[in-house]
Amino acid sequence: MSEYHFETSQIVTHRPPSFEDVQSIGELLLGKTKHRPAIGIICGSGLGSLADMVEDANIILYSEIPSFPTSTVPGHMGKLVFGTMKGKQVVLMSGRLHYYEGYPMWKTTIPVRILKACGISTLILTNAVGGLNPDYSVGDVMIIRDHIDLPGITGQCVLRGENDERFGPRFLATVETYDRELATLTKSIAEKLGLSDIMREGTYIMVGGPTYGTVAEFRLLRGFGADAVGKLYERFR
Ligand SMILES: O=P(O)(O)O[C@H]1O[C@H](CO)[C@@H](O)[C@H]1O
Ligand code: HPA
Repeated sequence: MSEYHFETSQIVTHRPPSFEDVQSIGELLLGKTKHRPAIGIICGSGLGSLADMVEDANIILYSEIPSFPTSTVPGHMGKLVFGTMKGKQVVLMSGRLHYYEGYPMWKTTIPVRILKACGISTLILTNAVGGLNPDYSVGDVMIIRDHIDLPGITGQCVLRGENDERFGPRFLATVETYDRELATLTKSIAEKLGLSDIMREGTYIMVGGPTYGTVAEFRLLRGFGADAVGKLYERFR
């Protein structure tokens, strides 16, 4: 395992980095590892130690990457891990960035653009959630079929602001945000592992936090049709 340290960056950090800046950060990262990941994994609370399963790992601390916010939440380590898992080239974010940490919304999701610039075409998001569906039990695992972007529909969409079409269209269609094939594959693997009983598939609703909800708020969110609630935002580039 090796660690890399970058020079202090001159890249402006009070507004989203430009397309050119994001590409150059991607190139900088790829220059520090021989791995060429096709899969990115963002580790939610409790899953940071997935990084220990990465073989032939190159670790780069968030604090050493231009424009990258640092993780401030306990248990979120704040490191990018390039390497292989079961023979696949991956890059893991061990440590998520949350809006409630005080970052502007774009800062919590900028790593996704940087991972894309590193070449990923599949992004696996994981996170800890609160169950809202009364049929769910503690310890169940839910595949996100769809989401309700509560901050987004109230005017705080992560894509608010200037748009560079090279990142994606101004008016992004979100009906197919989650890959059906990956969901099917996940369910079939769970079945083989004898885990079908705990596998769920439902609607995730994102809230600001850091507080957990009140009973009245949970009732409201359930009324919206959500099955689980949490605080992740990285679904859109
Ligand atoms: O989304 P992850 O990083 O898993 O974190 C989840 O766990 C933290 C504490 O509940 C909250 O931030 C919640 O969103
Ligand atoms: O946002 C949340 N709400 C309730 N429980 C949770 N567990 C993790 N995140 C959350």
